[in-house]
Amino acid sequence: MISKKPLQLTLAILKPHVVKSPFALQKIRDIIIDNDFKVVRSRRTIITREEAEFFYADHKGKFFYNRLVTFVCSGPSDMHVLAGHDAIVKWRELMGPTKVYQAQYLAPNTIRGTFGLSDTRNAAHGSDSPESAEQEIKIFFKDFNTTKWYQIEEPFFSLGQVRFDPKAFVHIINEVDTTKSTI
Ligand SMILES: Nc1ccn([C@@H]2O[C@H](COP(=O)(O)OP(=O)(O)OP(=O)(O)O)[C@@H](O)[C@H]2O)c(=O)n1
Ligand SMILES: Nc1ncnc2c1ncn2[C@@H]1O[C@H](COP(=O)(O)OP(=O)(O)O)[C@@H](O)[C@H]1O
Ligand SMILES: [Mg+2]
Repeated sequence: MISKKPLQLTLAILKPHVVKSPFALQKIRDIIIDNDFKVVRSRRTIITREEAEFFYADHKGKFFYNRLVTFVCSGPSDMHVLAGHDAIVKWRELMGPTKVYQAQYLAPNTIRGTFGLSDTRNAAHGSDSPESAEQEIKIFFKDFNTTKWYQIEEPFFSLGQVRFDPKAFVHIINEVDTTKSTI
């Protein structure tokens, strides 16, 4: 039976130390594809201090805030809007616990268990709720309109009418080719 539940969106960020490491980056990309996520948008960018402070505003005042903001601005990060069934929880499960020793001890095969270097440099980010996913996507994909995506693109993704472009690391909608019409 085809599920009518719409796909959920989440923001995944691969943090700078991962983007610097081709092996880690490829392994994490493999995990994304092998777990049936659709990659709706991808973008590599150096996060600005302003963006980082806004993105991590909830952590302002914590002892790790300054190192966190400094670290995420230290080099390019890969941003991905991922779609999937229960994408938010699923991506967070694949990442594993926030703290790297917990990840290494309790969930060694997760992304953070494998590629985390410290509690700050823990390899990846994932939105923690549908509300934060929408807000976070807006910060890094300014022209992405979630409502429009659900209206126009989601049905294609939901029906699997997309193809994967490995170079751009993004799924593209299969447009109907009217030139091949037999009518
Ligand atoms: N006042 C502090 C300082 C540290 N820690 C914990 O100890 C960990 C290790 O701290 P630290 O050695 O400073 O981390 P680094 O190895 O320097 O790595 P990073 O700066 O990337 O977190 C922190 O991440 C944090 O979980 C803590 O709970 N309270
Ligand atoms: N105790 C800590 N020490 C150092 N950095 C931390 C600590 N807790 C969180 N961080 C950093 O701040 C980011 C945001 O924290 P949080 O939202 O609590 O975790 P998560 O990324 O799992 O949602 C973490 O991914 C990590 O990079
Ligand atoms: Mg968080």
